[in-house]
Amino acid sequence: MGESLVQRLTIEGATVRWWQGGREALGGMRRERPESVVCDLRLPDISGEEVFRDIVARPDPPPFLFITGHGDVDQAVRLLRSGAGDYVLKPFEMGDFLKRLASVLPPRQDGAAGVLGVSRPMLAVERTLRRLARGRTTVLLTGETGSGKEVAARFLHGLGQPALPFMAVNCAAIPADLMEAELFGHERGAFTGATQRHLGYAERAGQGTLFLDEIGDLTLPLQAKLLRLLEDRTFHRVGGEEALPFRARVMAATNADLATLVKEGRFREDLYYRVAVIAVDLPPLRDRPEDVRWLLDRFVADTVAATGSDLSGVSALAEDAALAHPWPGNVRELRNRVERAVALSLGPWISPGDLFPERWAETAGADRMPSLEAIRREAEKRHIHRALHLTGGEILATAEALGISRTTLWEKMKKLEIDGRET
Ligand SMILES: Nc1ncnc2c1ncn2[C@@H]1O[C@H](COP(=O)(O)OP(=O)(O)OP(=O)(O)O)[C@@H](O)[C@H]1O
Repeated sequence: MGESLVQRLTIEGATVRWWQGGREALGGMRRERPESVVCDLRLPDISGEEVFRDIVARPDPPPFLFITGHGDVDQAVRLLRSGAGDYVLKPFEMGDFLKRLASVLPPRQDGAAGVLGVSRPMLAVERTLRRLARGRTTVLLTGETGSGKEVAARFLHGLGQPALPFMAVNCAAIPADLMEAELFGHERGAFTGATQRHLGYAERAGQGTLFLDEIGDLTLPLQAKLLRLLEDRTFHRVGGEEALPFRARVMAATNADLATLVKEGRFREDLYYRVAVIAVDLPPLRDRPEDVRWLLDRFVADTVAATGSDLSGVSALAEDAALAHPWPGNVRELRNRVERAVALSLGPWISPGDLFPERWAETAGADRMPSLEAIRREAEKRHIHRALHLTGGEILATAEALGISRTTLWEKMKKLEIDGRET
């Protein structure tokens, strides 16, 4: 039985260690920390109960699924009361065994959260931002255009007190001569046309966040004023006498290399060290394929919901094309492409040509109408991928969700070249 269980669990995607005696298992579990233990009550040396009692005395013990014969049910029930996960009675149905095993497993940690993305680098960014949420330190967000610097800043702001203002200033979009008045405000009569007092971003940010986007584009005189704001935590409205307190947290973003700008004399070194105390880098989208898939699904779902479109989703071919694309415009480009694709797609599945019409146009001369079979295959592949993703790759749960048997699912996965571990 051990052999067939090992075989089956391996097919299900588990990493299995098989120890054939109780003592061997106890020794093995000193070195390895399994997520769960499948254990017969009767072992060649010590009993399954002894193994269990030894393991539960250790910190953070894994749940046990006991395998038991008719004669040992009372013992198994007693063990359940002592905290074992469950038991199955021999002889058992493999499906029942897998279900019980799945029910004793602790909830997966790796699929947890993921607000900004699900890839390893984005989960790391998210963890850093969660740590930074506790303080008020100035944070610099770096990364290519469209990689999500402002989204990350808003996320960080939201982790603190989201009801407080978040004031975003695009330093590249406001003309240099207006910038000071925009940032710090002005008094009535400060200059021609200043017919009344105007509160600047720094003042309107209150105790919330002042987000300075494209900070590398600030002129040198304004950089000096910003440095004073950060050091003295006070500012003056243009034309004003009074030093006003500045209480907001500053977050800045740039897609330029500030260190190079410092070397070239275009960015003040002292300001650089003030702003870049903590820098968080948003990796380009092409370096995080898991996020391409995830964002694709999210954006399609959002756009479909917002437009009332009856699209079913993204075809496997379109997904492949998206994974191969270098995404120079990063997440912004992905979002725009999805919105356009949803609007233009003849459906029910978004095709590569919907996402990348410029490439489709290049090859439009050829007869590239996909066959019905290819479309059906794609739809199946995509749907199975999605189901596997939702169940964390659990075959049994996926088959149930799709209304097919596990065998059919395996066959289809093999035929469609789906690797369950990639989901
Ligand atoms: N993690 C994310 N989840 C959902 N949408 C995102 C994410 N990151 C970026 N976006 C979307 O991509 C677009 C660009 O994001 P954002 O403005 O944050 O990028 P940026 O790095 O600040 O760009 P720029 O350098 O051009 O200012 C926005 O429409 C945003 O909605």
